[in-house]
Amino acid sequence: MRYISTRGQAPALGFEDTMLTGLARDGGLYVPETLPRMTRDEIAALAGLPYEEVAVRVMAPFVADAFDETTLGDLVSRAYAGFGHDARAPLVQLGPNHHLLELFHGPTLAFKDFAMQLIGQMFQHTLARRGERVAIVGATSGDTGSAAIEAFRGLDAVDVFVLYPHGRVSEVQRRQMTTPDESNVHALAIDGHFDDAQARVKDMFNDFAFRDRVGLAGVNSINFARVLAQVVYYFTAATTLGAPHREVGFTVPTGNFGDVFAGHIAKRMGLPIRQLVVATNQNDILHRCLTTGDYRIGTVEPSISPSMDIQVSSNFERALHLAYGGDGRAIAQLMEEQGSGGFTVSQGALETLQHIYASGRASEEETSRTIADTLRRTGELLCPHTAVGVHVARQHLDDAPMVTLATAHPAKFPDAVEAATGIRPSLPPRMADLFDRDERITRVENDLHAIETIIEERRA
Ligand SMILES: Cc1ncc(COP(=O)(O)O)c(C=O)c1O
Ligand SMILES: N[C@@H](CCOP(=O)(O)O)C(=O)O
Repeated sequence: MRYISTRGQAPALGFEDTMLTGLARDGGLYVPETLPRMTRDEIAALAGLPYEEVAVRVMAPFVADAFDETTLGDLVSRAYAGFGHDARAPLVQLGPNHHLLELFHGPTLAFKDFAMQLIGQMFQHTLARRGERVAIVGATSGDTGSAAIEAFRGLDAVDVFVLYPHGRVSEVQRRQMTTPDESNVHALAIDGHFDDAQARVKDMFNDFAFRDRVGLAGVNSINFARVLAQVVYYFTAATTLGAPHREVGFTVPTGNFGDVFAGHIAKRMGLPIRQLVVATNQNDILHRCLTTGDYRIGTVEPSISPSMDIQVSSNFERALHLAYGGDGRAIAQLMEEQGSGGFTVSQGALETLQHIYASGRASEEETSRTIADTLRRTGELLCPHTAVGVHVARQHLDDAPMVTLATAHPAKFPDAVEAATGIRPSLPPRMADLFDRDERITRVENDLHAIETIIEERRA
């Protein structure tokens, strides 16, 4: 399969180079040139299979030029062996026709582990074969960074640099990034918010001399491999609930749009998804855009669901690319306008987007209230991001089963959960000493040159 840039000006690549390249050289994001379709029978055959087997069947056509099915199967098995639940992504019933998809049983307790553990294996396998070394950079509002560090710590062929916004991640998230003591791991706290960190990562990719000198690679959802691994749990959840014989809806707590875009791909592959609901917190730029067509960047308001405190939502570019019928020139133009504060989606593209995505927002108070009343009604303790999803999902319930993605474990955000319920969730036993471990924090200015200098020095 070939992958093309959303902006149409970079060379098309196979999967392996797409995975190692990260951002396309024209600033766009790689997307598959065509999407494989699964037949109803193929989808029906997934019901009841182990998660790993579904992963191989769903992903194989996307990665065929890089991994044969046996190799893919080995990598997938290794990736998920350390998960704390046999089903990997279990479903829990929340109410009539409403289910939670628990995506927090991986090593860092957030959905990022599904993709990161797998691409850790894929990078290791590929770099060893090619005899190459890379410097991975990632921007994080807390969860991508910890998942990346966990997946790549101690690997010979990789240095991993994670930029997180100083003071804007939870203490658990910060400690997950700053306590690993492997010398190839570097947590960099920058002044500003997540959008600043993500902008600096993109700046580094656009500095071609630096990029080539250090062998830059990216593990944010700019990397299509991240999105691909997340497509799998839409299939396991939907087939468990009766797909393809019945339609299923999904509500996705959303920030950078990678997770919900994975659902879009699943739908395009033939999974009967009735609704794909984008749930935002008070940083509701995506909800406003999907409602009005206007994407206007404002200030990031810190919230109790900090991993979704985003204004510049990277993967929305991929959704726009599909909505504009693959017109790279139009996307390049929109992204240029985004750089100066925002853009307006054309009427035709907006209608296409609205055909695929519904949306909603949860205020801070609604988020807290949802944590409290879900506990009272069902006994489930939600993380604040999941609570945003549950609040929005409740407004979209119909006669098809609705699945809300539970994107993180409540113990990653104990302050918000305790404030809402009076209960302080505890970390699993294997992480019980997280608060006793020494931290290594490097403060860096929000300045491209300063960040690049640290990366060059540390790599050396
Ligand atoms: C816990 C949690 N929920 C939801 C999101 C939003 O996911 P996405 O950025 O894929 O939209 C994130 C961050 O990515 C997260 O860490
Ligand atoms: N919420 C994310 C932000 C980065 O998203 P990504 O999916 O593009 O890596 C985080 O926790 O870091």
